[in-house]
Amino acid sequence: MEISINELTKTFKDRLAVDHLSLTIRQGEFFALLGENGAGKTTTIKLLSCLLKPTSGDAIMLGDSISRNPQAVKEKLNISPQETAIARNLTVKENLEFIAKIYGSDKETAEQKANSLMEKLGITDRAQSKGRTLSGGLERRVSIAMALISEPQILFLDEPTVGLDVRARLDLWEMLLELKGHITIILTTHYLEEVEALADRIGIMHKGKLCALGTLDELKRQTRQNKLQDVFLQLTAEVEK
Ligand SMILES: Nc1ncnc2c1ncn2[C@@H]1O[C@H](COP(=O)(O)OP(=O)(O)OP(=O)(O)O)[C@@H](O)[C@H]1O
Repeated sequence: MEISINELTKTFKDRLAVDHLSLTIRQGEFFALLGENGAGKTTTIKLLSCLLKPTSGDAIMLGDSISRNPQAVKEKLNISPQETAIARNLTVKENLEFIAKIYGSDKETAEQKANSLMEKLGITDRAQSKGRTLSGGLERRVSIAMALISEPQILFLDEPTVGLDVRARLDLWEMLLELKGHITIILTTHYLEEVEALADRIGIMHKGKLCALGTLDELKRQTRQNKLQDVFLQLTAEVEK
């Protein structure tokens, strides 16, 4: 079972945001989607998570089509968006319990789920902290914990470390490395070090199209560059020609 994207296309009026994107992502893979501003990364994530309908094409998400069976797809995935949605007046634990109850857990199960996720993600010591008191880094970790409550098989992370300081970013990477291999993770980011630290494979988008795909080593060999930054600049410049 995998994610199989086939000629996925989205236009907004006359703007082609995602242009016949075809790509396969293995179950359990940590996949990074790179691209300049406006390349089509967020639109791709919205299409794959059924927040937007494709103009044409399809994606089969672990067996279910985003256009024919979006409800089944939605049950398999969750998103940690750029804007976190933590209730400011609830504690970390209450936030997690609240989400668990929305997904149908009773009080006791919700508490168990909150405790086990806090443990797993290393935030147990902040269980009683109110949402409004959290630092940016902790806010992101709690946001990811909230996305994991529904036990998704696929997790989308849209620029998870924007605005975080060096230590908070490293802490978050450590947490994501713990998750790596257990669920499929699709990450968008502008931080190339993040990709080097986390991703199994990289897809680079440019003007809605996939212009490169491979492991970091493959892309380095292909471009004869040593640094991901140079790989990225070369590949996105080549398609301009
Ligand atoms: N709702 C919308 N209506 C019209 N155009 C849109 C809409 N959403 C995105 N676009 C356009 O589609 C293109 C792709 O945008 P998208 O947000 O997917 O890019 P991105 O790669 O995520 O960029 P960034 O790195 O800046 O977040 C852009 O040209 C954008 O202006």
